[in-house]
Amino acid sequence: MILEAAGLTYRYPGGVAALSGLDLGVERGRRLAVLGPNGAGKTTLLLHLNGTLKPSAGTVRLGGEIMGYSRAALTGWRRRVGLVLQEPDDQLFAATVAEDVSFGPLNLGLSEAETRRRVEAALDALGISDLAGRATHMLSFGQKKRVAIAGALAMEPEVLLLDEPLAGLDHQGGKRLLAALDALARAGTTLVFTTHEVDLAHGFADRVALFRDGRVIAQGEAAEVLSDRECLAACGLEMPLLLELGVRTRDEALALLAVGRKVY
Ligand SMILES: Nc1ncnc2c1ncn2[C@@H]1O[C@H](COP(=O)(O)OP(=O)(O)OP(=O)(O)O)[C@@H](O)[C@H]1O
Repeated sequence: MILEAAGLTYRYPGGVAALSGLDLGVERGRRLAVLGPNGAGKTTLLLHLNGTLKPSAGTVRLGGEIMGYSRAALTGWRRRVGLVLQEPDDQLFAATVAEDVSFGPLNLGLSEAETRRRVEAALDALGISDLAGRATHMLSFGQKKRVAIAGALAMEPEVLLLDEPLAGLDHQGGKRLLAALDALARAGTTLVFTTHEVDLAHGFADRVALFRDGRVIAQGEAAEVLSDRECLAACGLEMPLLLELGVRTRDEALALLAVGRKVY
C-alpha cells in the first residue's frame, strides 16, 4: 500500500464526529474513488491523507511508514502527496498562472531551471500551456481548476488527492480533465478522488471505497463494490447505469432460461 489509514477518528472542534475509526488503503499506481453522500466525511478524509488535519486517534501510513506531524515530516509528506481542493479559489493565490504553479517547486528550494521545467511539464499535462502568462483571477472556473491541479502536479507527487474533481465543470471540461488524469495515472501517479457520482466512480476508478457516516462500509474492486445494491442503498446511492443494465440483462436472460426449462 502506498497510502493507508487505520482507525482514523476525527471530530471538528465543537462539531460532529466526521471520521469514526476509518480504515482505508490504496496500492501504488491505482485509482481509488472515495464514494459517498454529502457529509459522509470524504473531504475530511482527504485532509488527513496529506497531514492537513491530525486525527484524534488512528494513523496514516505512507509507503508503509507511520506519518508524524512535525514541520519536517509534514513538508516531506506534502511533497509526496498532493491535494487539490474542490474550490480552486481556495488554492490559487499568485498573480499569474506560471507564478502560482511555480510556488510549490520554489518553496521546495528547487533551482529556477528545474522549477521552469516542472511548471512547463505540469501546464502541458493539463493542456493549459497557453495560460502561463494569464492573471489567475481572470480565468474561468474550469481553467482555474486545471491550474490548481497543475500546481499540485509541479511537486511531482506520488499520490494526487482530488476533492470532487469534476464539480462545477461542464461536460467537455470534465472530459478534458479526466483525459489528463488518465494520462497521469498511466504514467504511474496514484489517484484518490472523492465523488458522490456512481457513474464517475464506475467509469474512472479501479477501486472504490464506499463511505457513510465517517466510516468505510465497503472497499474493493470498482465493479464488485458498485454492483452491491444493498451497500449502495445504505449510502443513498444507486448502481451505475451500465452495471444496472448488465444486471437486468442477466436477470432477464436467467428468467427466460427458467421459462425454457419449464417448457421442456
Ligand atoms: N470546518 C468544519 N467544522 C465543523 N464541522 C465540519 C467542518 N467541515 C466539515 N464538517 C462536518 O463534518 C462532516 C463531514 O464533512 P465532509 O465535508 O468531510 O463531508 P463530505 O463527504 O466531503 O461532504 P460533501 O460531499 O458535501 O462535500 C459533516 O457533518 C460536516 O458538517
